[in-house]
Amino acid sequence: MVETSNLSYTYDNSEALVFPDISLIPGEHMLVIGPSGVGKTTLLYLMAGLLPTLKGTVAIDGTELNTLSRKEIDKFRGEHIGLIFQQYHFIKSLNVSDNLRLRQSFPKNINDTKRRYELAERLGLTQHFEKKVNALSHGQQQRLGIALGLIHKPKIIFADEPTSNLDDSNCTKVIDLLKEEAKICKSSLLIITHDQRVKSHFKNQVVL
Ligand SMILES: Nc1ncnc2c1ncn2[C@@H]1O[C@H](COP(=O)(O)OP(=O)(O)OP(=O)(O)O)[C@@H](O)[C@H]1O
Repeated sequence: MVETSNLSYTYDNSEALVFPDISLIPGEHMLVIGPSGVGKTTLLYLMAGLLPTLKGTVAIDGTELNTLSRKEIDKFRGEHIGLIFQQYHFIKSLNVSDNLRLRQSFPKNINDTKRRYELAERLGLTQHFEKKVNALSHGQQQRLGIALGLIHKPKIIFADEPTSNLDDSNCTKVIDLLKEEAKICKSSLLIITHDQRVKSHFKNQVVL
């Protein structure tokens, strides 16, 4: 369970970004929607422990992130949180399979070939397994980004603008895929977006 309370964040010389309290229960899907610049990515970074909580709290399964060391937060995130970013974080000189293998190896040294194949199959990446990331199309890179966020079966999935730059058909496909993977892994799913098309896919919404 992810719970935030009285959370706000101030970048240097800027006005404070103030967030409503979020409560994401296990297995639940939630959409956080709001215009560009309102602080969606900042909120996601705070919930994932990528930014320190300067004011307010973020608790995951009852543990407040600000009581953990950076190392403990990194380990927790590596094990239990799946992050799907707007910008991809690949090792471009490695192929698809090795990128997935590398992600599996942190923080627990897992080498689960079956999981890699099954996930790649569902994401339509099997035929590109041996290709270097540089040789993938934009859409294939996006699906690899999703695969990297899900390969370790995280109990919480955070996705930042997963449908930006997609046409309507691919937008629906990506949302369906995230929901399906969340169901398979029994994960909570929180998507942040300014994409109004995504609204109709989620009952549970928080507006920033
Ligand atoms: N590293 C930073 N240093 C200073 N200001 C920042 C930094 N990152 C973000 N901001 C500012 O904080 C505000 C919120 O940014 P954030 O990226 O969280 O918004 P967002 O809602 O995710 O925007 P978008 O939809 O355009 O991605 C913006 O005004 C942005 O300029």
